[in-house]
Amino acid sequence: MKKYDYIILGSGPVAMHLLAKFERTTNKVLLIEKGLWGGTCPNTGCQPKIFIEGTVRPVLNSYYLAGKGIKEAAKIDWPTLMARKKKIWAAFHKNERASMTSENTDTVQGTGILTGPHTVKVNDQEYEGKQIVIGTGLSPRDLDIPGGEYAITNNEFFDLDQLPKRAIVIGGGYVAMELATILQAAGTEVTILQHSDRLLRPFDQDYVQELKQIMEERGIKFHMNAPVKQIAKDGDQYTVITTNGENFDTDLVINAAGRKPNVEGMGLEEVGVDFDSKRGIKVNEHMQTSVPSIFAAGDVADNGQPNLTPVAWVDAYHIINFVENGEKSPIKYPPVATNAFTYPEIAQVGIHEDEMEEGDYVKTLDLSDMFFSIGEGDFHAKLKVILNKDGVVRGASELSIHAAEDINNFVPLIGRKDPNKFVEENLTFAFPTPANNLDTLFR
Ligand SMILES: Cc1cc2nc3c(=O)[nH]c(=O)nc-3n(C[C@H](O)[C@H](O)[C@H](O)COP(=O)(O)OP(=O)(O)OC[C@H]3O[C@@H](n4cnc5c(N)ncnc54)[C@H](O)[C@@H]3O)c2cc1C
Ligand SMILES: NC(=O)c1ccc[n+]([C@@H]2O[C@H](COP(=O)([O-])OP(=O)(O)OC[C@H]3O[C@@H](n4cnc5c(N)ncnc54)[C@H](O)[C@@H]3O)[C@@H](O)[C@H]2O)c1
Repeated sequence: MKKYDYIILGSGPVAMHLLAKFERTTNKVLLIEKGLWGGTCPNTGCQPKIFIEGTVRPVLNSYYLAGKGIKEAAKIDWPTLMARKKKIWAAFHKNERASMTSENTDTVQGTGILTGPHTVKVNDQEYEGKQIVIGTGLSPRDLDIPGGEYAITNNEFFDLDQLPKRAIVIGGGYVAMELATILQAAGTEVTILQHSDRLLRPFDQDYVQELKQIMEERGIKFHMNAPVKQIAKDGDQYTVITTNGENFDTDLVINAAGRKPNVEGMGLEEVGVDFDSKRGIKVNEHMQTSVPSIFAAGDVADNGQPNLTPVAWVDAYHIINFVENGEKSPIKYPPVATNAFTYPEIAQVGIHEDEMEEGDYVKTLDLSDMFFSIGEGDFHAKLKVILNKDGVVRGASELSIHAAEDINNFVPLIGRKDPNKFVEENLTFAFPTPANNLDTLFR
């Protein structure tokens, strides 16, 4: 049986960051991938999304500035955009595997199945590893309703050659709001069906309500408290039926109703690795599972953190520090900033208003009357920061076309007392840029 120092299941951001840390070591690594090399983020998640958003943003920007210095709003040429996307991505998956393979790292295409605390089987071949790291991520959760199989997911969305005239998006989280933004900007009539009364749970709900209104003004329809009970197909048309008795005829249905951990069919029960089919693989403060030689990291780990790429990096680094450097302290997550790439963007770091405790207070800043916002047609831009009674920054929320970038400026302030002193003594920013919001708020 071939022996390795590490066997990694899944080639997503968890694996990428483990391999980066192994680069200057002599560790022998076996990397197993069952689907696309590179995992969700670069193939069917963050990266194709941000690539398409690169075209969506100027188009929507021109929509808000039409008649205000721009003659008319730009239009998306969907087939050309998607052809460009496909060309750029054509060799990605293959190249990704090649870049992950090295003198010390073997790669195998197939499903990794645990057979013991130190052994994994793939394509009927068994391998031994001193440590095993599970980084198998999440998959779209099936819609458990008649006709649920007619809905596409993010796995197919980024290869959509033809723009549908109408689309129904089921769900009201990140994927739903981002894909709805893209489709509407491209010219599709979009309806969001959300089963509850809340959208984008991790974000400031005042800002989410405002974002919903802005998206409605652009033509996106929202039906809240509208659980879907059936999707019927007639030729290439679909009818989506809600439990409220509403029917929606459409050309495309998107399942954005959440994701589930990839824990099935990989021998977890047999080897004694504890997991929950909704929350993922149970881990301790060193990302160790109930079997000490087996670790879990990233989206598949029940680590109490949001399922985001930077969290996968933190998990991966901690495993290396624990195993290779004997790190004793428990994993410590820095403040994790997050954004939905809607238009405008909504961003968050630390707590939001719903999570405030006694003595906490809010400082707000209306960005819409700043010259850069007026110039860019960012007419709803705003920002709030939450501090506690001792002046410690606990959270920041932003709604603006630069929110995703600007929120990064607030990350070093989370947990810091006297932010005005810190800003005055340590930071100057190029002017005029959104980062000057910090100056305006605190200096
Ligand atoms: C549409 C979309 C947009 C997103 N946008 C953002 C964003 O803007 N910013 C952000 O921070 N995060 C974003 N995310 C989340 C981000 O993609 C994930 O947090 C990140 O990919 C998690 O990395 P991972 O390594 O844990 O898992 P993944 O990237 O999911 O990789 C897991 C890999 O394991 C493989 N695998 C599964 N089972 C097995 C097995 N038994 N054997 C071998 N291989 C297996 C899978 O095929 C997959 O390739 C987005 C997600 C989606 C769906
Ligand atoms: N910009 C980003 O960073 C980004 C983008 C996309 C995804 N992600 C990550 O991926 C994760 C998954 O994203 P997601 O959008 O799939 O999940 P999500 O948890 O953000 O949203 C799922 C949505 O579906 C709704 N829902 C649940 N069950 C439903 C049902 N039966 N019918 C209708 N709606 C239902 C939920 O109320 C929620 O609004 C996110 O939590 C996030 O961590 C991040």
